[in-house]
Amino acid sequence: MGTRCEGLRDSLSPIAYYEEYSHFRLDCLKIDDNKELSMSANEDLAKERARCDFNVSEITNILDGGIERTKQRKKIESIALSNGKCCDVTPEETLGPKERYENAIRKSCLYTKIVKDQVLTLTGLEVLGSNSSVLRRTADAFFKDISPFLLHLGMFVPTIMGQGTPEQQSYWLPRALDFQIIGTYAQTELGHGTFIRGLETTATYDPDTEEFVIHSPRLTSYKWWAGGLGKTSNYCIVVAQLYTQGKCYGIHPFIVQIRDEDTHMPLPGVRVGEIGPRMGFNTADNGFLGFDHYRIPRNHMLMKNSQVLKDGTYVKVASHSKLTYGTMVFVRVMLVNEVAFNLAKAATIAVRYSAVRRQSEKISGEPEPQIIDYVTQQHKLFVCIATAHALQLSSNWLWKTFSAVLADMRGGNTENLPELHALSSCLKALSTSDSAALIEQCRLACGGHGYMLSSNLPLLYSFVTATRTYEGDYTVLLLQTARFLIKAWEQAESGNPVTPTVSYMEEAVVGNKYKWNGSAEGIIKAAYYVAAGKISSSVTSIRKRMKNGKAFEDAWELTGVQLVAAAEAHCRAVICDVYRKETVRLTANSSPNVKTVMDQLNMLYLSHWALERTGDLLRYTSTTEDDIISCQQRYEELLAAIRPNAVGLVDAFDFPDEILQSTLGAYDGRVYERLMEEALKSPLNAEPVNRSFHQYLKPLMQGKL
Ligand SMILES: CCCCCCCCCCCCCCCCCCCCCCC/C=C/C(=O)SCCNC(=O)CCNC(=O)[C@H](O)C(C)(C)COP(=O)(O)OP(=O)(O)OC[C@H]1O[C@@H](n2cnc3c(N)ncnc32)[C@H](O)[C@@H]1OP(=O)(O)O
Ligand SMILES: Cc1cc2nc3c(=O)[nH]c(=O)nc-3n(C[C@H](O)[C@H](O)[C@H](O)COP(=O)(O)OP(=O)(O)OC[C@H]3O[C@@H](n4cnc5c(N)ncnc54)[C@H](O)[C@@H]3O)c2cc1C
Repeated sequence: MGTRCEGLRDSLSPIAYYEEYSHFRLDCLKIDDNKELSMSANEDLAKERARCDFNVSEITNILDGGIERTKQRKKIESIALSNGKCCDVTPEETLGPKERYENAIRKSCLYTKIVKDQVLTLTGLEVLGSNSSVLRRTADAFFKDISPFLLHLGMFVPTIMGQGTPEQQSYWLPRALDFQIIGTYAQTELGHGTFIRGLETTATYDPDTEEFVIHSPRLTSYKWWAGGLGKTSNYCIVVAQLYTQGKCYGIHPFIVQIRDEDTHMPLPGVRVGEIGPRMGFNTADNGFLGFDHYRIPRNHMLMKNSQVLKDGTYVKVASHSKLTYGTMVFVRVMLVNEVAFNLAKAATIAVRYSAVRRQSEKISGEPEPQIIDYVTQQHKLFVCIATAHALQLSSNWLWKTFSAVLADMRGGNTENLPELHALSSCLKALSTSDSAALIEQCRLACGGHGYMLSSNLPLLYSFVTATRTYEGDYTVLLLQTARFLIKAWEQAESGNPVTPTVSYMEEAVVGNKYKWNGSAEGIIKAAYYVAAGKISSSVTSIRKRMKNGKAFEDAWELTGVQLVAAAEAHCRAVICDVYRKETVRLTANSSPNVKTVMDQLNMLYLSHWALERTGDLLRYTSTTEDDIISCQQRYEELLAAIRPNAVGLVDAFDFPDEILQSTLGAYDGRVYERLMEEALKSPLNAEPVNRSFHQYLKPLMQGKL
């Protein structure tokens, strides 16, 4: 048997090897008929479901945005899941980098074909609009890591839609949506990611040939990071400094062909490749890209916001200078939904596992309790469920705000863009940061088994922690929000009207201290007062520093720590507020028990953050120690109240096992059986003795090395 396993790798291609080998791995270990690998579902989970006192599908419908949307989602999921094999026979994480990428492309094409042939015929193009989150969610049944097509749909297509003229859209969009071309978004360079005005790639207009010459003048100007750039894309959006008639007009987006449409070879003047192994995104072929005086037609500049005429004249069309940054704003809005979804997955895995896992003794001699019965475990987990709700509802609200501002801008009104930029920046920063921290908390809550890749928690973490950096780093985006807040504070101080999300400043500038009351509305008001207090302190620091002779820029820079904290506090208050209002609105017609459990989760979230920020409450409001003690007591009562419904609450996220892809989180709770099944898929188990024994271990042990 060992000989059969050992010889196989040499005789087959890597993919064929893995596909073949996965069929007889149990045979190799002679445990294919192991009676212990039972098929029955876990009894503890069944009991948890029996004790849940609310209608699970009611909450599913609320989170989906209505019963019709749940039906639509389930229809799309069932089409995708019943077509072909979505999951790998061999776990993708056990493949080498090349095989992993090739496998990701195979699955991306399979999924794309299913969507094109069957889902689009059912839903029309709507699936690419309001249903794109369903498409994104269903994709996880195919990919544990990232599809190399993510940037095509997530940024290439949206940039054409947002930055192209109607003519450009009608030329490029049909080709892109039909996957005749595949593109990505190459903005970041080796030398600059955050400071995009400092990008070094140039696009110099040549009126003689009516072309732009794209050039990478030095190593630091090489594009770096774009997903799907290394091997997959044949086109990309390149963001470059535009030069015409001897003058630089700043950064602009261009559509650039980088590979031959037939042979896929890089075109002359293009240097493209993959950037090497990363902490996550390992199937996304993130790439580098350099140009040597590479020419593209004039009309490949995306010209909705500004144009270069045939003779080289630069014409500014847009009424706001930052509209070129539009794709980033769009993706920041999408990311809030993205991380809410990933946090919900992690919470589902950790809560189900905690109901199955038994450990230690609460009382000597008694049976080991389910770990979910430890209050410390509830403290780790229930805030994850609540945060997933808070972010999901905030993301829906942000999407509505985004759509309204977009509609205004179509009519030429950019008045609300600064507020949208401030909101999308801080919500992106906080949602990604909170989700990454809480997914890691879920992993820790699963002990050793959480460290297994087969739990899916490490992959979820590696993906979500990247969202805190890309599309605008956490600190940098909070500083953008802080700019808006400081200006708003100054407006409120001078008695001028301010925009809705900062209207709390009008009351706070007067200098009153808010008296704590433990109601939901009271906690939210206190959170706004904390934000106002921090903004006020930042303003005072900046003014003091300027009075002492510092220039505004230096005073701002020296106050950076306070400014980030102020923007964080503002955003936390907004999330608390939106989460509360949306919960009340969405459960207005719900059954009483659904109302109760949604309210409990909401109160848990509010109390959690009040307790996390006691120092701020004591400093910026009239909260007393007794108030904090009663808040702590209320928090602990909420943990106990939510406990019987915890499994029901994660079931309400309604993830099919194929999407969850976790040994610890499957619906039937067969945790130990799945862990063993996955262990047996390890390539190291394909042979009873590894060849390194003969090559190294044996000689070492026998003193013959
Ligand atoms: C057919 C089906 C097939 C299926 C196949 C399978 C596929 C499966 C998947 C299905 C998918 C479905 C799609 C779902 C997609 C969901 C998620 C998408 C995920 C995408 C992955 C993305 C990966 C990563 C990409 C990137 O990272 S791209 C690079 C991003 N880079 C950044 O974000 C850089 C950050 N830096 C900046 O934004 C700016 O430089 C800065 C804002 C920090 C500073 O800019 P600048 O220096 O110019 O400005 P100032 O600081 O001086 O400010 C001047 C004033 O301008 C205002 N300002 C700044 N920015 C904006 C803005 N954006 N809008 C408005 N105003 C802005 C400032 O506020 C200042 O104003 P003031 O002067 O009044 O104060
Ligand atoms: C997985 C992944 C995928 C990506 N995909 C793409 C893609 O498809 N296309 C693309 O174009 N890019 C992509 N990126 C790049 C990404 O957008 C940048 O990495 C991100 O914007 C951060 O920029 P940076 O790397 O230059 O960080 P830096 O700006 O160098 O940040 C380093 C540190 O400096 C701090 N810092 C920087 N500026 C300031 C400031 N003004 N004030 C205070 N602190 C500051 C930051 O807070 C951070 O702590 C991707 C990145 C990752 C990790």
